[in-house]
Amino acid sequence: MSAIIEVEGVSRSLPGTPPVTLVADVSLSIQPATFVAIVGPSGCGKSSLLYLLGLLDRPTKGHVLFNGQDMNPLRGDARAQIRLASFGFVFQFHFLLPEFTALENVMLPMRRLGKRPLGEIRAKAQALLEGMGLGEKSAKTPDRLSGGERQRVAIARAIANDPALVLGDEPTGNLDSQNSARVVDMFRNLAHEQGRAVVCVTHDPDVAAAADVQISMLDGRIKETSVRPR
Ligand SMILES: Nc1ncnc2c1ncn2[C@@H]1O[C@H](COP(=O)(O)OP(=O)(O)OP(=O)(O)O)[C@@H](O)[C@H]1O
Repeated sequence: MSAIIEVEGVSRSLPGTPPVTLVADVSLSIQPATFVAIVGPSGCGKSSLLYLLGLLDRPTKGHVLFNGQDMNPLRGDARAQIRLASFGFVFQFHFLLPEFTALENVMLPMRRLGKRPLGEIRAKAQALLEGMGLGEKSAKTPDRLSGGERQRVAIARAIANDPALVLGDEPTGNLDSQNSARVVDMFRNLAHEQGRAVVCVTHDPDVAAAADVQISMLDGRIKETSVRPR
């Protein structure tokens, strides 16, 4: 299988005296149908690496390849289009639009992509919410949902455009253990049943233990990669 995302000798530093190094000479490749956890102590560069993988930031050195294509030459709009069409993001805080219903929040990325008629978009959003056990809650605004429900809406929104890659930054950081376990199951399902690559930055040992590949970082570098046999 060919990689969805590869990084080759990637570094990210911030200018200054001395410069601040967030990520140092990282190379890795992310395969489809695989759940990857990025772990390590606070400040070791996990989120910075995730932002590079998700084309939310650019490396100061090295290359990020999406489906084998070097992303370095791409400008903002082209990068945004790849993110919208092929990546889904789930953060610690759900970032749902408060004035929109759950259904409208899930419809949003599909409307932005503009590839389907509105009726189809609405039906797909409803089906995604039903898949998350939220079929009855689609007309509710985020303030009328629980924390776990909001995060499930955020996951439905993240996969609305059928992304090849789902990126999570502490997606269970705000959830109790029951809701965390549910999110972990969903992430495993996105990888193993739906064939997506899932990359998740986490401090949560249960999330890390559920992953197929654990990447441990220290001081901006990969310290160890362990692969769990399936
Ligand atoms: N814009 C910035 N300016 C200065 N320093 C920054 C900036 N962004 C990140 N850093 C520093 O870079 C390092 C890596 O940050 P990063 O958020 O990637 O770490 P992390 O492993 O995800 O941490 P945590 O687990 O606490 O979220 C940290 O020391 C952080 O303080």
